[in-house]
Amino acid sequence: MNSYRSLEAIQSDLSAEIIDMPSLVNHYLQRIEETVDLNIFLEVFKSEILDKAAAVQSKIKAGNAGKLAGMVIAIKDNICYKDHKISASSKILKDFESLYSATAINRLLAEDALIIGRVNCDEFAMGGSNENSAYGPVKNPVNKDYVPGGSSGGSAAAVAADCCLVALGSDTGGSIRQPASFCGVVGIKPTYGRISRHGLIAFASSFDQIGPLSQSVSDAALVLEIMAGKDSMDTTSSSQKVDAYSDFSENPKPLKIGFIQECLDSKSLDPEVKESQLKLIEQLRAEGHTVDPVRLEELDYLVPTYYVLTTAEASSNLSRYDGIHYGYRSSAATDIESTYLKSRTEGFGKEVKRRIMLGSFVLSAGYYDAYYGKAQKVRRLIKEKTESLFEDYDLLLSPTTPATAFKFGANMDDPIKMYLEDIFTVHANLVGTPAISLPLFKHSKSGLPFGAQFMSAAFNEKLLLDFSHNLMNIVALKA
Ligand SMILES: NC(=O)C[C@H](N)C(=O)O
Repeated sequence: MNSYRSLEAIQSDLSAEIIDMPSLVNHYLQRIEETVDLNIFLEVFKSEILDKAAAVQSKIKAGNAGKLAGMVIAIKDNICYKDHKISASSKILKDFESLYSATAINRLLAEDALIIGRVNCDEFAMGGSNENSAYGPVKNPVNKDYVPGGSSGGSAAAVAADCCLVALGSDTGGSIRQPASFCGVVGIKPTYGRISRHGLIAFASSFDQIGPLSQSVSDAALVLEIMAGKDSMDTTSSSQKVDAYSDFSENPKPLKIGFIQECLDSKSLDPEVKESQLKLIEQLRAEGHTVDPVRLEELDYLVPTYYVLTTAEASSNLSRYDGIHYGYRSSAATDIESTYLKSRTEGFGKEVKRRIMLGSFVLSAGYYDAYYGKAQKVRRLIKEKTESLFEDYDLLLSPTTPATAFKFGANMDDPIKMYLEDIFTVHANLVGTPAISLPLFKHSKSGLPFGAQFMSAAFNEKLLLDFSHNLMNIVALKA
């Protein structure tokens, strides 16, 4: 079977009876077997998905199948799926089973999506290379010597390696967009509050969002549309109306796009990434858009602000893993204190411990105002600045990442270097706006893919997706 790049193509072949659901699912199961060396899947729900495929096939025959019939999805190992294991790629949650499903999952299942398995990620979504998983790193399907990005590296790799049509990831500071860029797929982080976080293992609750990674913008739009909307289980979910994202406008109007000058001037920017941005700017102008440079003098403050606030939130969120309520308990524990101490020491990996310590420090008495309080104020300033840019511009453009995927081990001894990988992506999480990474480029030397990032004002996913869909169509036509 050929690989499919969109649900539309699958549904058309299903209705023409060129393929059926079991053969489609078997295609993905075979791809998973062929790519085991990439270490993408922590678990494959093989017999379950084959049973469900047969049930969806009957529904298709009866003409009452849901909108996502034919969509095979992989889920990041931090999104709950009732009665299935979930570990956040951590030893501390080894063999823990979800007691309920995330709202996002329930909404996809209600439209007949099939879940094929759970995929590897950085432990508790902390990392940018997948090297922080307790179950070993994922390899980049484009070139196995390179990381797939993180923390949703398994999700990006699963889509890129054709092990599923769409994968769910979560994005706290770039965890969907950076791996999407590194593996050459589409990845969108929605507006904060657009999708319920109920059933997503919390890392930094005022930043985290679930989102899709896919081959096509149309599938990302459809999945987003179905997952989005108010949920009584998450008070931070928004009741704003959900637009028909997948209903793309035929003639998108010319837009005002600002490219962030500081991103192009950034010291860490690969020259070819810069050159591709400049070419893209010219191309967008040629298509009738107005593209101007805009200033974001705060750029250098984004990563420090992000790491103060997210580690503070993480240190609080992760205090629930105590060896008593959840998962792993040290066998060497003798009393309550040693249960906490030994279970957490043995159960958490190095990066998670680093963040818990950093977060506890910035929240501690005497330092709270100097770090946490100050970072909150900086977050407000960045938000106000960004909102003022969106008064004049429809979209903001930057590279998704300063460079392409790096080799395993390249940043492991230098956490600051690793954190700076997020320099362009944390912006959207700090201010809550949606941002998408589009797989537009390939590096001439390494052949590795890299993306361009577009950001819109909060709750303007419709405009962002319309524009992205159109841009990808133009690029495909030119290719
Ligand atoms: N979780 C994320 O969105 C990725 C980011 N690299 C982090 O480690 O925090």
